[in-house]
Amino acid sequence: MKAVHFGAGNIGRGFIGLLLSQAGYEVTFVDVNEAFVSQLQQRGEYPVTLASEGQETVVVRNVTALSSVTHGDEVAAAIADADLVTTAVGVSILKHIAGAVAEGITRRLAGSSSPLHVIACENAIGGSAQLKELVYAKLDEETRRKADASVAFPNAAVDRIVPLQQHEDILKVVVEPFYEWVVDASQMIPGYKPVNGVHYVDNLEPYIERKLFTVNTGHCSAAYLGYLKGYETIQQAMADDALTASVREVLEETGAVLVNKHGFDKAEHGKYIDKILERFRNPALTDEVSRVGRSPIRKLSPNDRLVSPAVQAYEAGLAFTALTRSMAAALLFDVKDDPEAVELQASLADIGLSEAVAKYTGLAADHKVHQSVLAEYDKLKAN
Ligand SMILES: NC(=O)c1ccc[n+]([C@@H]2O[C@H](COP(=O)([O-])OP(=O)(O)OC[C@H]3O[C@@H](n4cnc5c(N)ncnc54)[C@H](O)[C@@H]3O)[C@@H](O)[C@H]2O)c1
Ligand SMILES: O=P(O)(O)OC[C@@H](O)[C@@H](O)[C@H](O)[C@H](O)CO
Repeated sequence: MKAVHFGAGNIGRGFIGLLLSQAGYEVTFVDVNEAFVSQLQQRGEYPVTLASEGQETVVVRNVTALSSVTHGDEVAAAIADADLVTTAVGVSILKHIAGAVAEGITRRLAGSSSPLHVIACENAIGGSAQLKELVYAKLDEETRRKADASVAFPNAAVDRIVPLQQHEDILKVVVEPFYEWVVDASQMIPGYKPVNGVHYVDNLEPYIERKLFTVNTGHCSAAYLGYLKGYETIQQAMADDALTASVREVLEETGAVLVNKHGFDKAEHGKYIDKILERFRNPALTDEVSRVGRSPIRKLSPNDRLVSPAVQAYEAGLAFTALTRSMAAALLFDVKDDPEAVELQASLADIGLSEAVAKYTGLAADHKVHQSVLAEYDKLKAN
């Protein structure tokens, strides 16, 4: 079985590549990072170490790589011959890989109608659907028609904390022991062969919302509030009891939305929250606030981890002030080497707070959530 995986970065090597290789796939990574590509080609393996007491290391074998810059033809050929295509490049990068995926699909459909699944493993709702739209925009009508019959783009939720890596061996990855990869079974091609370690569900929405609105909402809240208190890592931030209490408050708000909407058991969901806060505190990980808070414009966008649960809470008559405090803290995330943070700060200076909130969150000035963001912003600034 063959898989082509776009993005040989932290989650690509530390989770998707590892799991696919262990499930029996030959994995071809595709990346723009020439150092990753050449090392993977030369060695055909890399180590993954678990951030736990035992520090167990697994060697991921049966892997190689291609450059998305210089190996376009080989990438298309690999997709033409693959059973599975996955991505972990960042949701805003999907538009840059859509052409390569479209080229591979076109070449494949010229000679084969065997099923192909394309799964975006990004932190976003409907990541694979977004990729499908970008890919389909590059296919001609005849190829689109054929693709409808044998190429599927099931949405997915992926969960494993993989911080930035700084090791002598550039391929080495240290990951937390926990992992979860959930795929929408209703979007798979009938008769598909499940990948070992992947959890297939008929309705993905409760899973992706639970993951994004708990793990990622809590995580970015710790990052943005931690940044304001001068902490450099999530572990430092989570050692601050007052900050942890604020993060918990956010997760109680999203928890109320999730329990109300999806009918989760309240006590079970409380345990899920506890477990996630414990994962953030993992002393064997060093996870930088700048990584977890990265791309604040994406994180403040209407369908992402802050605005979506806040709006859903407001519409259900539930509390949302802790969420708007995190949104206000995101607006104060002034990290100079994060292009989105720089753009956000420039916009705030240029058009002012209320217009910037409207522009990035999609919430008009008379929306209660918008007004709450402004109030929380003033409070944070006054502190
Ligand atoms: N790190 C985590 O804890 C984690 C967990 C779950 C999901 N995710 C999601 O996975 C995605 C990747 O995150 P990450 O932390 O691994 O980031 P990363 O920066 O470590 O990895 C992204 C990789 O994509 C590569 N890339 C960029 N442009 C490319 C292109 N045009 N073609 C091919 N490769 C390209 C980069 O060189 C890099 O190696 C994001 O959507 C993130 O939200 C991350
Ligand atoms: O990858 P982002 O930028 O969407 O979010 C940063 C972190 O919250 C994220 O990478 C988590 O570590 C991950 O989603 C855990 O599963």
